[in-house]
Amino acid sequence: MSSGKPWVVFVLGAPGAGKGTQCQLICKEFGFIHLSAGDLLRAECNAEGSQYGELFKSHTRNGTILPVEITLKVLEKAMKSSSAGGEPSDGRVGKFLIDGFPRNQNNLDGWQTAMTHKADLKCVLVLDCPPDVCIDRCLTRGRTDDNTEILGKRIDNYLSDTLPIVEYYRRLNLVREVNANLPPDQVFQDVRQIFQTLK
Ligand SMILES: Nc1ncnc2c1ncn2[C@@H]1O[C@H](COP(=O)(O)OP(=O)(O)O)[C@@H](O)[C@H]1O
Ligand SMILES: O=c1ccn([C@@H]2O[C@H](COP(=O)(O)OP(=O)(O)O)[C@@H](O)[C@H]2O)c(=O)[nH]1
Ligand SMILES: [Mg+2]
Repeated sequence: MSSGKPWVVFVLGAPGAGKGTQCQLICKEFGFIHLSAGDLLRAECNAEGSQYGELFKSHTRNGTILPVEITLKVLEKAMKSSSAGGEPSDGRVGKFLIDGFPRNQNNLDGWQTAMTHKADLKCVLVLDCPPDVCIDRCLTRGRTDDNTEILGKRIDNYLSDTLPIVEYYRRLNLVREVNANLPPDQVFQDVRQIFQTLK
């Protein structure tokens, strides 16, 4: 039965696990809207005159996570501005993939306070990939924050701060985990099975 609220699926995994890559495939086949918290934050904070420019740079340099208020602001704005955020004309509610969030307890607390009652969290997709593979992938991706030193910190933060969030959702039976150490189309075979069963 529909709750009348937009569907949300969180997509988690270490940097380079393939969150963005799998989200694109999910959107194509299942009509979700992809909201990458990292991409939205980069766009907001790097925009000319942004009040968060310096803060974002310092978090990027240190591989740390911004305060949740900023992330929620960009996520809510993106959900509202997307046509699927309201009631689409066919009467169904929108479906959002939130990629790279919630990454720590501060993110989770902020989401629970502001959004739990506004969204129907369907599951948490977790892409499982060994750190050395993730680092190699990021080094070929070549974003400015993709250097060995910062990546090491981002992976450490994933293990210490994000995995407890995964465990929290596992206890709620919401985690769907796939082996992401395979070529993208093979990872997607498992991902597809998960999305086919969502209702
Ligand atoms: N399953 C995969 N196998 C090999 N390379 C991959 C795979 N998934 C993604 N990549 C590549 O690894 C890099 C990181 O992928 P991305 O989707 O940006 O990961 P994330 O969003 O989790 O950091 C990109 O260059 C991407 O093309
Ligand atoms: O909820 C989030 C998501 C991302 N970030 C910041 O944005 C960077 C890049 O995130 P992204 O998800 O793009 O990285 P990826 O996991 O894809 O490498 C992170 O290192 C953080 O500094 C953040 O502060 N909060
Ligand atoms: Mg990404």
